[in-house]
Amino acid sequence: MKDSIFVISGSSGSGKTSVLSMVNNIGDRIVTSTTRDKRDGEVDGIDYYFLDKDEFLSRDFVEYDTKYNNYYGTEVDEVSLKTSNGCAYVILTHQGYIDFKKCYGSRVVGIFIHTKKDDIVKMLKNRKEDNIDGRMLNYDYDLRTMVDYDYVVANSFGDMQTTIKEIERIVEIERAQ
Ligand SMILES: Nc1nc2c(ncn2[C@@H]2O[C@H](COP(=O)(O)OP(=O)(O)O)[C@@H](O)[C@H]2O)c(=O)[nH]1
Ligand SMILES: Nc1ncnc2c1ncn2[C@@H]1O[C@H](COP(=O)(O)OP(=O)(O)O)[C@@H](O)[C@H]1O
Repeated sequence: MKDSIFVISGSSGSGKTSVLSMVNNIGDRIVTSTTRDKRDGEVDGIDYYFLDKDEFLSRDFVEYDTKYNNYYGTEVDEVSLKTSNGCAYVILTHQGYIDFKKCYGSRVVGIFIHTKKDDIVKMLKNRKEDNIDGRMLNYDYDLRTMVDYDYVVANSFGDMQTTIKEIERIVEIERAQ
């Protein structure tokens, strides 16, 4: 059985965080670190490790990237810890996915969550996102990176259960290898 590292990518608001938190058997979440402000309801150490810029830059990362003028990175110790029990998953930008593939090779399984533009706007409104236009700026670029992933899963507004089941099926296939 392969101890996969599932890397999840997709546009802002496509549903990655909420969907993945409900997927069974995908393993522990590799919690990443960021310099962005905490949103209402987010918890340090669960959603992200929230760090200021100086603290962030002093840490040891497998990879890091910048988005929306903030840093996001996966710390070496966090990856070692969460992958030590078998499968794990992490939500990354496309660049982070490419870097993970360089580091961990065939253990990495890339899943792109695809959500239509109209649905993303509804989802971002749901999240009470105050900068919807800003979050949509990378949508077309993100879509062009979709071909690099092993799997593409649609997440339609109002049908999260289908998305969850589809990802659980992928996990089952990958775990069987
Ligand atoms: N490369 C990389 N990307 C990350 C990391 N942590 C989060 N991201 C990505 O950063 C982007 C922005 O995340 P966030 O601020 O939570 O905004 P959201 O996507 O709008 O919910 C998302 O595309 C995440 O996939 C990381 O450690 N490394
Ligand atoms: N299929 C869906 N139908 C309706 N709302 C959804 C669906 N998937 C996610 N959401 C909601 O959309 C919002 C954005 O999802 P989120 O997980 O924060 O996206 P991301 O992590 O990709 O930025 C959240 O309020 C979430 O509960």
